[in-house]
Amino acid sequence: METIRDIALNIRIRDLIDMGIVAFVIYKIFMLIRETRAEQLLKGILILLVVTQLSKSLELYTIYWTLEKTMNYGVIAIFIVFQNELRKGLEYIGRTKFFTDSIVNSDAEAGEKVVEELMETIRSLSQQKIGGLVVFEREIGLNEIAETGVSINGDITANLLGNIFYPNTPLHDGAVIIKGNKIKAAGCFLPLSENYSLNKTIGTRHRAALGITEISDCLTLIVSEETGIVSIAERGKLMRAIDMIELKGKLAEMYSSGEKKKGMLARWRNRNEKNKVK
Ligand SMILES: Nc1ncnc2c1ncn2[C@@H]1O[C@H](COP(=O)(O)OP(=O)(O)OP(=O)(O)O)[C@@H](O)[C@H]1O
Repeated sequence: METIRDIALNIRIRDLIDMGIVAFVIYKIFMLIRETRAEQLLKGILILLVVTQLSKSLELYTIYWTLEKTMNYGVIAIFIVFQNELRKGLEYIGRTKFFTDSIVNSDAEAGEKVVEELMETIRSLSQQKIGGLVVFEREIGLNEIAETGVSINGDITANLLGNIFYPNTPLHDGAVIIKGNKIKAAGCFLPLSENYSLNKTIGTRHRAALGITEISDCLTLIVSEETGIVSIAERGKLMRAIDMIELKGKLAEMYSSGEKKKGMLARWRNRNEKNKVK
């Protein structure tokens, strides 16, 4: 009792901030792993920790020794088994707005033009039943994926995209990667989805479109060669048969969010640049 009172009396503002930060980080980690395999793992670890401490207090040394050793080697196993989740977690931290620039560095007018060109492309591919796969890079870089194709670095125009996807031309197979107002690369190979519960009728173009959204924060547009149907994949979910109004809304939202999505670092950099001009 004395000790608790001592601690309470000696507590400083710095200690409160310290505890607040730890509580916030734990809360964030919990929110991040909620409803994932890692949530079960965390529960398992907590139970093991409690049982280990109990066995120590009750002087059950064989159980204590076994659990302690298991915990030591278990840490290594966690890194191996949960490498995907750990990677996603670290990427999530890296995506915090402090560090990242906007996904679309466009002014409103340029953004509108891009949306028009994209709408014309998708409409035309869909009407002619030409297969198309377009990935919009956001905050997680897709350079490794872009390197599997051919670098383009061209403006987004319906003509250029139409040429790329035109059947039997060298770049028509694979995906186009778009970053901001530029076509970054074409003919790129995407990882296929790891979602085994997908309907068997879903082909490889759609699986590839989904796959890339499972490992990054990109948005993918798919035009089916077979049916002309347009679909969107985002965060590992496939939305099929999107109508043109819905699609335009989605693209407009993405291309108008440049200013809003700018990170603190980018805003600070912009302000400095403006001050320099003055
Ligand atoms: N891993 C991949 N990365 C990028 N593009 C891919 C990948 N796998 C397949 N594709 C593209 O998908 C095409 C094959 O599409 P497929 O017919 O198998 O799929 P689908 O989902 O049924 O599409 P569609 O409805 O257009 O027929 C390939 O020619 C290629 O252009």
